[in-house]
Amino acid sequence: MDLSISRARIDEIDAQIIELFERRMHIAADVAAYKRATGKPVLDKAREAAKIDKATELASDEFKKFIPPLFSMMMEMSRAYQHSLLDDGSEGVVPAAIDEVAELPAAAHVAVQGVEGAYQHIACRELFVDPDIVFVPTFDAVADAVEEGRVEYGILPLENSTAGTVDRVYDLLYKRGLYIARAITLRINHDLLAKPGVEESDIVEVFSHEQALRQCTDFIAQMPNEVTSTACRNTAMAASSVANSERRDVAAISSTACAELYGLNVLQHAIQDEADNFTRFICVAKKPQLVGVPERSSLLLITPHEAGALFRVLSRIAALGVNMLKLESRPIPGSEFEFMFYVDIECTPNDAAFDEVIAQIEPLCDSLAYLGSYAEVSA
Ligand SMILES: C=C(O[C@@H]1C=C(C(=O)O)C=C[C@H]1O)C(=O)O
Repeated sequence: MDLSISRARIDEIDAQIIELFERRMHIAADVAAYKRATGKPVLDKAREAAKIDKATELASDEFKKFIPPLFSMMMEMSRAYQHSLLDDGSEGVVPAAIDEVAELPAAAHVAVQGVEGAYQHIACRELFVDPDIVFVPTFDAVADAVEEGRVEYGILPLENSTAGTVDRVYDLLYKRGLYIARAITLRINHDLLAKPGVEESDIVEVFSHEQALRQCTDFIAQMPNEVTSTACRNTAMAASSVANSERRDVAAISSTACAELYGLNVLQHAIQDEADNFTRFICVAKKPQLVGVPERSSLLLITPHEAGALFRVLSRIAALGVNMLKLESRPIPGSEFEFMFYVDIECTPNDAAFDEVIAQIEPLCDSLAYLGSYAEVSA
């Protein structure tokens, strides 16, 4: 058998397939015009199901199983084409004009959850040269301050390399319609802090933020006494409550900076279970903003609750040659077993493919939200 002869035959057949595919697409354009005139939606599920049945029937037994995926994909392309002709897809998903600024303002008003010394505070200092910081008690309060315009930016932790996503923050982005302007990744070392003179063998209770407690699970399990873990709003508050406590059997899991700030001793450095521990913080704003050279965009999407729905979205992103940096599913608040997806793509409104990605995936989603395009920096 001669490979080049087989390939030449395949090339010939492909040319015919392309010709037929284009003819099919031209007719789909006529169908789109008809749909516009009659107010009918592009998708006709019954027609597609009947089409797949009929096409499968036409195929010989050996190849029947390949027909449904082939025709699903072809009809998806036909719908994407119809949507692009009708221009009814992505309007409003991404604001038409997004402000562009060279860098974050040096002296912005910024809301930071927690107290001085918290990791969010460190992230804030890395992002802004001379910020006017308002400390607030909760993630929700950060969102409130940004939403109400009391501050221009808010700092929130988004995910940790060991403990995963900070669920509440994703929920807030979605509910409050905030946009990410920048992300920063910090290496996080957790230290075990106690009052001067207190030894590790004295400790029966440790205070920290729940994420930090999770990141130090193995360490806590091997401490001399059986230790109770108590969650606090943040690691800096844990340090301050240990410093202010009369008890000499408590410790905090917090930063070296907080040991200095609250007059505590470092009993052990870097006690987190994974030596390389990073947390990604985001800087959010009320309006989308392109700061410097943005590298990635975050999207939130809800797909129809049916087989292959997410696959179809991802296949569109892949087909446009766009790299996906993150995919995470979250339950939709208030629904049972229905999920929304956070997708980060390496593509921004400055790239040619961006509008096409949005236009092509929008019709495949029940809901699509744009969470901003931004650069990721590390400290
Ligand atoms: C072309 C049409 O639009 C869509 C695409 C189809 C196709 O490509 O075969 C079938 C049904 C519709 O979802 C149509 O309605 O016929």
